[in-house]
Amino acid sequence: MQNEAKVNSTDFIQSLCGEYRKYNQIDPAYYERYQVKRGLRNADGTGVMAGVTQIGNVLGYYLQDGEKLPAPGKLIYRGIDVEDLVDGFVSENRFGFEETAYLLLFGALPTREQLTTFQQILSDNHTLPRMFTEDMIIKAPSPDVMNKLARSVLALYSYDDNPDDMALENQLRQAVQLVARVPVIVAHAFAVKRHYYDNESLYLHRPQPGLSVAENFLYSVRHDNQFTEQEAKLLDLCLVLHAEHGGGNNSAFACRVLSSSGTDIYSAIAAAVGSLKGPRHGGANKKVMEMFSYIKGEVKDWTDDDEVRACLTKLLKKEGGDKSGLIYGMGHAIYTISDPRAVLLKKFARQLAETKGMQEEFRLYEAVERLTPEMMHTVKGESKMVCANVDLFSGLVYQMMGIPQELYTPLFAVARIVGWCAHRIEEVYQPGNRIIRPAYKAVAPSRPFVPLDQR
Ligand SMILES: CC(=O)SCCNC(=O)CCNC(=O)[C@H](O)C(C)(C)COP(=O)(O)OP(=O)(O)OC[C@H]1O[C@@H](n2cnc3c(N)ncnc32)[C@H](O)[C@@H]1OP(=O)(O)O
Ligand SMILES: O=C([O-])CC(=O)C(=O)O
Repeated sequence: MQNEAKVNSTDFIQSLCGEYRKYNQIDPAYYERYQVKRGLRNADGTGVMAGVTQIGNVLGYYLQDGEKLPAPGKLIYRGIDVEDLVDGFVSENRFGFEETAYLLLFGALPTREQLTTFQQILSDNHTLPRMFTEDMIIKAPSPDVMNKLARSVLALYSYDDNPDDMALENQLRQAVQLVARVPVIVAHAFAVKRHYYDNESLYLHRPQPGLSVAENFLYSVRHDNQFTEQEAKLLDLCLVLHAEHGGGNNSAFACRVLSSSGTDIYSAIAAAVGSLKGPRHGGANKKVMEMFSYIKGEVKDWTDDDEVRACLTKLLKKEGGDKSGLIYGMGHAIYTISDPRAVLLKKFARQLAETKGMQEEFRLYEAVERLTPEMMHTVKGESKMVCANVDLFSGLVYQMMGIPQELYTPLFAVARIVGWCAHRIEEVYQPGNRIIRPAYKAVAPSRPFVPLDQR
């Protein structure tokens, strides 16, 4: 018979936390004893080799005589240096995201004709399934756009007539549809979030045929549909820089792990969205903004390095900010001297800061970038080289473009959907693919089962 007396679930859960802690301590010494590659990283910080890919390459160091030596960062898409890709379309004053998506998904740069057809196909696929926005977004709003995006991607399964077909044609059809639809879902999820959680009016703009992904995004999220060509070109560049980052980044790997089980594309991409939301991954761009509002409150004179140092010390000692001990926008698993995306975004942030009269704010960002390595060494004794990552300056650029903060991480997803889809298809189609299944050393001592009335 169940006890009928009313149980206070908060107190009960509280007591279960004690129970949990008692039985769930893992001695850190085990990691060394069993040679566990924590975070799937080797002792020198290099990643454990988990696959082979033709999609993207991330270079941040080189190995000489078995030693890891720092190098300026390089990002390569399908063998092409991203800096060259950007120079190519910027010098011709074209939008680059659609071309980049084609390159990453199919493997080669499109001809003019192929690019036009691909742009048309993306445009034809913008439309969400009938009643999707009403049923999936408006009726079940979320305070978080990434959460709504993950749920919406998963829900697209039920609107697909052929969701589980693994034929390449079907996978590519689904991938192209996702690339076209994710920006629309984000724009609608944002509008609905603002309506239900921030008491704003609800407006849902339809994407316009003939506009680029970047133009359509600005058109959709702005109540008056207005944007300048300069804004759209800058957003386009941000999308290109965020589109892909190798197979080992947390969200691409999550996508590959799920894909290796043979599950459908919607499940794999929803997992990737969930991973990107994390503050140590794509969610860092939002965290950077929160961190800077804390820094601005703490540091009275933004030009005083000692004041900035004192504030960074508090952050690192978990005494300030979100108390995580992290300086968001700094550090990277691969890059050592520089993240090429941060270098480019910083250049644009500087230019925008000059036109918007935000030079002081820009200089504060630069101070954090310059002083973090020193403070990580002083406070944590950390000897690893840390540089600014893509998330340090992206938020500042978006802020100066008037893009609301709750869209920063979703914009990352609007771009990275391309890389995820490319990795999903590569995982499914690689010859002799195997389910990803690493090992965990079990360390719990064995115990006999004790009958209920003897415990
Ligand atoms: C799109 C992207 O995902 S870019 C990354 C976005 N994330 C952030 O900006 C969050 C802040 N940065 C970080 O958390 C890390 O640098 C990561 C997650 C990006 C990389 O993590 P790792 O490769 O595991 O870091 P790494 O091996 O260099 O860590 C060494 C030590 O330095 C610490 N460290 C690294 N970066 C930072 C940082 N920015 N602030 C504080 N401490 C840091 C780590 O916590 C670790 O400390 P520990 O040994 O006490 O646990
Ligand atoms: O590569 C990583 O670990 C994280 C990153 O910068 C990205 O995914 O863009």
